[in-house]
Amino acid sequence: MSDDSAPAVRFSDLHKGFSGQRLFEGIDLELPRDRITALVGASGCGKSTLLQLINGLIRPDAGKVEVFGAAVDYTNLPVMRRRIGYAVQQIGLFPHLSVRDNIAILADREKWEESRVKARIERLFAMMDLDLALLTRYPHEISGGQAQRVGLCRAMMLEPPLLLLDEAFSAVDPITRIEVHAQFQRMQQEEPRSVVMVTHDMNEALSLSDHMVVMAPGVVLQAASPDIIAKAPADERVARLLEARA
Ligand SMILES: Nc1ncnc2c1ncn2[C@@H]1O[C@H](COP(=O)(O)OP(=O)(O)OP(=O)(O)O)[C@@H](O)[C@H]1O
Repeated sequence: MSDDSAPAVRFSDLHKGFSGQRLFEGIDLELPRDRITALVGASGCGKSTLLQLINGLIRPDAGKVEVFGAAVDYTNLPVMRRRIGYAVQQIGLFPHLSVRDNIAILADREKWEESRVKARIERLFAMMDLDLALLTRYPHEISGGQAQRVGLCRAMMLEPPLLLLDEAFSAVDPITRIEVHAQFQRMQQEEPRSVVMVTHDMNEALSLSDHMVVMAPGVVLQAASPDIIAKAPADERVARLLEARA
């Protein structure tokens, strides 16, 4: 699944609806490789649906989804998902597993040597400013900000070339959020990868991303760099989203 010149993700003539309600009717969209793309837009416009189409959690009604130039292979999702990290707002840490076991769950399944697991976790914890003493704790014994960072570490454990983040920074207070942003940016500098992040927060999108896709229900209003979006919104709906910034 690799074509070095292909975008990280390509949707071609994508159609998707739910229970008879149409959402996407023929979207064409490319998300760049090795960059942070932010998907923004009002609630219900289809941001999370696009992420789930990328990792094969849901299938298009028609059209194609390609990841690094290869069509999503629905017969072999576990193999594809090894190359796609996924972190969501609800964090989704398993309450009965320690922090270490939560982070290493995929590596353990892949039968990584313990020394390799340890080295990877140490590197991730250093990048995310997490104390290794947290490894033996359980999710209810750590703060919301720590849990969010642990969720990111879990998504990054296997060094996936593509990372999908669904409101992954939103369940914490504003100060913690700024810290997590900084750690995320450091991680992206040290281990550059293709990232697609969904956010409600226009400021977060403008400050963290290299490329933005601004959406209204079922449609892409504008896809461009944050600079261009801020300076030259494509229409008044994009301008309104910019004005609504806190
Ligand atoms: N599994 C599903 N079954 C039925 N309808 C769905 C399903 N998933 C999404 N939808 C509908 O599709 C539309 C897009 O939902 P989606 O979650 O992608 O939006 P979103 O932009 O991520 O919204 P939010 O910002 O509120 O998370 C909504 O109208 C939603 O109700």
